[in-house]
Order: sequence, then C-alpha cells, then structure tokens
Amino acid sequence: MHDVDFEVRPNEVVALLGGNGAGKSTLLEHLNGTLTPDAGELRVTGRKVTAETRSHARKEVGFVFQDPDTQLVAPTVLDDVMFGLRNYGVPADDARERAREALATVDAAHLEERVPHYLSGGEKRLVGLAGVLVLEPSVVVLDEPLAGLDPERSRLVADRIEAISREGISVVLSTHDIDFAASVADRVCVMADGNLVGEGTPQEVFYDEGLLERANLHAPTTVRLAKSLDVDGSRRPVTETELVELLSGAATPPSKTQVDG
Ligand SMILES: Nc1ncnc2c1ncn2[C@@H]1O[C@H](COP(=O)(O)OP(=O)(O)OP(=O)(O)O)[C@@H](O)[C@H]1O
Repeated sequence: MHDVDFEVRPNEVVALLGGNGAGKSTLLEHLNGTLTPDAGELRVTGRKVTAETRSHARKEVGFVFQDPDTQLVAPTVLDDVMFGLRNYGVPADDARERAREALATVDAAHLEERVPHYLSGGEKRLVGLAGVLVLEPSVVVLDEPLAGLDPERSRLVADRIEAISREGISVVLSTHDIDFAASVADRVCVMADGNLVGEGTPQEVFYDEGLLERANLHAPTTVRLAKSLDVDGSRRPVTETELVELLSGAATPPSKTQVDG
C-alpha cells in the first residue's frame, strides 16, 4: 500500500471498492492491528497502535475474515462463538447465553451443536459474524461479507449491517458487489494499485465515471438504469428506493389544476 489516508467515523458504514489485488484486504488487516504499517501510523479510538498496544485494536475492532476457516477454532459452533468471551474472562453461563443471542441475530441458532469445520461456506461466514458481534466491538470489519452467501442470507447480512450501524457500531467492508455497496454504504472508498484513489458519498462516487473507470469498476444497476432512463440527473439516485421514488414521482399524473390549466 502506498499513499493511504483512511478514517472511519462513529456510526458510519464504509464500503471499500476496487479490483482484484487493489489492496482492500491489506488495508482492512491494518485496522485491527493484524498488519502494522512500515511507515505512517494507525490510531484506534485515538490510541496509536503498535506491536505492544495491538490488543487494544483487537478488542475495539472486530474482524470477519474473507476465509471463515481462519477464525473458526472450537469443536462446536456454540463453543466457537463463546471462545472470545471466555478469553476475556466472562463466566461460562453468561458467555453461553450471549453466544446464543448472537447466533440468533444472524439466523444461525440452529447451527449451535454443529462442528464448524463441516459447515457450508455461507454458514461459516454467519458464525464468524456472530463470533465478532458477541464481543461488542466499536468497529466491525468485514472482508467480502457476501462471498458464498445465497440471496436470502445476503439480505440477512445486509440487514444485520444496517442494524449494527444503528446500534452505534461503525462498519467497514470490502466488496465486489457494487449493488450491495450502493444499498448499505454511507461512504464509499475506492482503491487501485495500493492507493486510495477516491472517496465520497455513494452519489459522488457512483456518478463519477472517470473514477470508476480508473479503478476498473462499474456503476451500480440503479445508477445505470437512472442514466438510461434519463431521469432527473441532479437527483442522482443510488439505492433502489431512491430510484423508485424518483420514477413514481415522475409518473404521477398531472394534478387537476394542471389539467384544467
Ligand atoms: N503478505 C504479502 N506479501 C506480499 N504481497 C502481498 C501480501 N499480501 C498481499 N499482497 C499483495 O498485495 C496486493 C493487494 O492484495 P489484497 O489482498 O489487499 O487485494 P484485494 O484488493 O483485497 O484483492 P481481492 O479483491 O482479489 O481480494 C496483491 O497484489 C497481493 O498479491
């Protein structure tokens, strides 16, 4: 990574976009101190992260890895989700109850007795997410959270991300799913060749054709539809709801006054 100045603010959902090898995972792995920069610095809740203070970053920043096998270690799913809490000294009964609640929030309560190793890729991802949420971090980092999920589970994870954000947790995620980024992000950061090449609101980024082209990205379906339907360009719809509202507004029959007039 080269010239990266990256900040995550309280409560926001940041989507990191970029082609293969752009540096998304590398940037994300700095956020909880898995990697430490050769030059420059990382601060988590104001505290500088070094090899010695890495545990602070680990506690504040929960990381859901792209490869779920990296984080599933215990003999059963329930044990796995309890693992972090037990490490922090939470008594077993309390930890078990909190782990069950966390599994329920990601629709994975039915998996609690299963062996993590034999879960499907999508199930592993949900269990990994539960294992992070149960620790109540201030930031949740998700590397490719929808990879391997079916449409219903993808919707569930997207809903969870919105719920996490409403609870006051910041979310940083990387994704190749531009429509997903358009639907959840408050801010979009674009990476190419190890650099942060652009950032802004979804409106700013997804209507910046030059930026998208430089980073080898396509605009979300909603933006491409809005452009081909030639809807009011100044409104820049990004989410499905915004586009539908704009289109149904445009399709509203003229008022009686206008007809009479
Ligand atoms: N430990 C490492 N040592 C050397 N190079 C590495 C290391 N980890 C990653 N890289 C390289 O850094 C570049 C960025 O990798 P990274 O995994 O961050 O990309 P990414 O944007 O997450 O890509 P993808 O979308 O394909 O997952 C790649 O060229 C990769 O080969």
